[in-house]
Amino acid sequence: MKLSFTKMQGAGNDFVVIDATRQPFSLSPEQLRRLGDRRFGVGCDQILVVEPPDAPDVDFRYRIFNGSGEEVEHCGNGARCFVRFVQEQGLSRKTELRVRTVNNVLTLRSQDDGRVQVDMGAPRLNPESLPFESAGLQADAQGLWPLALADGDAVKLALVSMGNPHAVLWVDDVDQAPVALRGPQIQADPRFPQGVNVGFMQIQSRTRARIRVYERGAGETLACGTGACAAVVAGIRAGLLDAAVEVQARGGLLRIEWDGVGSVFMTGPAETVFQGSIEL
Ligand SMILES: N[C@H](CCC[C@H](N)C(=O)O)C(=O)O
Repeated sequence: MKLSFTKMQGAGNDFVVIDATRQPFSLSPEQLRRLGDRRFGVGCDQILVVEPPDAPDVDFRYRIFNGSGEEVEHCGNGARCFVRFVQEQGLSRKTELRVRTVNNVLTLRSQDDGRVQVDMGAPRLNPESLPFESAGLQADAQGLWPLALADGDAVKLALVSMGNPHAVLWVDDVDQAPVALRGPQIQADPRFPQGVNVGFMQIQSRTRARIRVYERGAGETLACGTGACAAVVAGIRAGLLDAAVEVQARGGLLRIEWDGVGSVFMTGPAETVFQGSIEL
């Protein structure tokens, strides 16, 4: 079958976007993996699917699949590209959209400066919401959870769900962070039965941070929107960050705001790279 798609990126996190508003979405995991494959397919971190609304309170449904084929709960950089796509494709003339994911309703606002602001919903702070199996473990005074690793080392993790699971470590220098070593080790830990995205955050001041994320189902990406949100929430809860933080990812800059109670707001870029089609 011939599939038309739009290639997009938000702060270097890249996506294949599919319009499923006119024909139902029905790709198999193998076809999704082929789409995501950077050698045998198009190549992307995630596949985003735009579907008609499933209730009167939202404008669209928003579905996300990692490049490895499995469906996931949330993608923040993808949400910004979602509204850009909908506007460019003439699917809506609104500048503010409400979209439903598998476990969230997001509000997406395109701004006059070309960036997009996403209401990411409220973080979920109980470890069970990731899920994380905490039996026999105790969080420390900063709310960090100890995790013993296979090679005998141990790490301390902040655990935050943005609808999808995140474990955050503090590092002194993201450029020296052991992302390729610790990312897979922590993801493989059986205490994360549905896996986890692993963030490495360097706090530069109360309003600036740098981050790298080893994503579930994608490996290290150039930016992770939900990962930046989870890291800032963890930093604010630890008393290390103010309510508005500029987060520098390898692929671009994201602004994250959280009042400590309600929704997390993320603002950043969203670009269309090219249109294409592929025989699947
Ligand atoms: N890898 C993530 C999904 C994509 C999240 C990321 N690309 C973002 O911008 O939030 C997961 O398995 O939960």
